[in-house]
Amino acid sequence: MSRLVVVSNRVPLPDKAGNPPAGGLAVALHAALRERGGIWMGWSGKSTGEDEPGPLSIRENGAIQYALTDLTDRDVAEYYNGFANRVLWPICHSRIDLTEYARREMAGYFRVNRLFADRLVPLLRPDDVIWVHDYHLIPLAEELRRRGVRNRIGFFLHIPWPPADIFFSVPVYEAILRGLCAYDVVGFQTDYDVENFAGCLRREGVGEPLGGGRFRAFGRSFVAGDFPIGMETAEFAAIAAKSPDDRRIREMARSLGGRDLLIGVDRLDYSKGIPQRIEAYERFLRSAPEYMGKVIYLQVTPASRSEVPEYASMQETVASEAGRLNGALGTVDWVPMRYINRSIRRPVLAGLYRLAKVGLVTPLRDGMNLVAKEFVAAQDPEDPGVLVLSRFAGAARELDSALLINPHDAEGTAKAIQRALSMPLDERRERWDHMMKRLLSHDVVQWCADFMAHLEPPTHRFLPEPAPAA
Ligand SMILES: O=P(O)(O)OC[C@H]1O[C@H](O[C@H]2O[C@H](CO)[C@@H](O)[C@H](O)[C@H]2O)[C@H](O)[C@@H](O)[C@@H]1O
Ligand SMILES: O=c1ccn([C@@H]2O[C@H](COP(=O)(O)OP(=O)(O)O)[C@@H](O)[C@H]2O)c(=O)[nH]1
Repeated sequence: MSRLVVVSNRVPLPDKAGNPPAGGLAVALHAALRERGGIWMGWSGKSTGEDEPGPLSIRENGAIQYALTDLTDRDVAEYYNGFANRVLWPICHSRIDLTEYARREMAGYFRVNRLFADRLVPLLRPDDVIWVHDYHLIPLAEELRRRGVRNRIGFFLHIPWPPADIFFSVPVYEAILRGLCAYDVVGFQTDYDVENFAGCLRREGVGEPLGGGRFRAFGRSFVAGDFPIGMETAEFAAIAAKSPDDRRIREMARSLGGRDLLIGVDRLDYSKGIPQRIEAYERFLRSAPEYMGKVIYLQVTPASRSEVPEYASMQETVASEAGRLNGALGTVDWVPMRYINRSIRRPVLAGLYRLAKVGLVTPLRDGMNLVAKEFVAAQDPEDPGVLVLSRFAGAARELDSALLINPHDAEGTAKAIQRALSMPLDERRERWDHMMKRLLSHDVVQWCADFMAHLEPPTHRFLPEPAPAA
């Protein structure tokens, strides 16, 4: 079996005992790396504070090597905060209005991709299979090809791919599109993303589908398809099932004083639709005043990308909206909303999801949204809560038994909240069963195996397992 080389902006390092950090993606990729041996390369998350990036630091953990590089302040500003998070992120989430394009930042993005390519080439073996993750590193395959790398290279985009008219508003869209077409397998979260990508090739007149998921563009052929990412469903459900014994969860339950809990969990990001959600919740309370004092909405929102101005201003918007709501509708013994601006560990989140009657996942646009899946996986099968889910989250393509809403329609979302809180047990169970079956059969291990089956060189793919020695 060939080695696997994973490249991503962030690298989830294992703890001192060698265990991967919590989170489906990290666990699944570590399992694949452990089985085949390989390398996980990426940015260390630090900057050197000097004009030169740091040397590649290699750390060994069994069969896995972690290859990390510190970037310069300028790299972080131009590549990560700049082009990746102020151009590609808003464009892919259909927010042209929030895009801040600057040539200097675009140059920094391509420069860091060249740096990654320069540093990866000496580590590669001829039959390694390379799997690159996410929008930070789209040009990497093309840079590797320029350096003579002939290995199979796959790419998975964790965020949405936008419609052609939106994508074409990026001044260097052609270089980005050509960069994607230099991979052998390009994975998207949903069929809608694949359609949008195919639409870009067609509209630009640079490529065409060949059938069976194959495309020809810029003089080469490759596979593009949807590979919706899963979670570690069974493990997460088991943690949630034990959570009623957890002191923190018992205290939280006590603090609710018999009120029904609604929960939202999102990085502080404009794509997550948090202000629109608060507005819908307020509409719900005003239109169904019998629920005043009977429900509590907990919003868990760790800060994210705080050096990007649009994120800093989101912080103020959400805090002031939460304060306004509590000021307007709260009473001396009840606040309608609890707002936490820090990260909570996933085992505790599992317990909070299970405690909640309603999960509010209402992004304006989201590649997948694993919180939606985690909320479902954490429920008590005998008395499951209800997921209110934006139709614009990738997760809605699979979780179609959730109450699907349009986050731009505050009134519709308010009605869905009321429906969720009053849904009979039979209907809750039926909806939950349907979603849970899907999450169990399409978990993150399966996702990883599906992608690898497409990426593996054909000779490896169809070779039978060697017979065990007699
Ligand atoms: O690394 P950060 O800049 O702090 O951002 C965190 C991650 O955000 C994005 O997550 C996406 O991937 C999820 C898993 O596939 C998906 O469910 C979600 O819809 C996406 O937004 C980003 O794509 C990651 O690279 C970041 O690490
Ligand atoms: O306080 C928090 C908030 C979120 N998460 C985790 O962060 C991930 C968020 O992934 P998602 O796909 O929902 O959105 P992203 O932040 O990647 O855009 C999920 O696994 C959450 O359980 C966490 O561990 N603690």
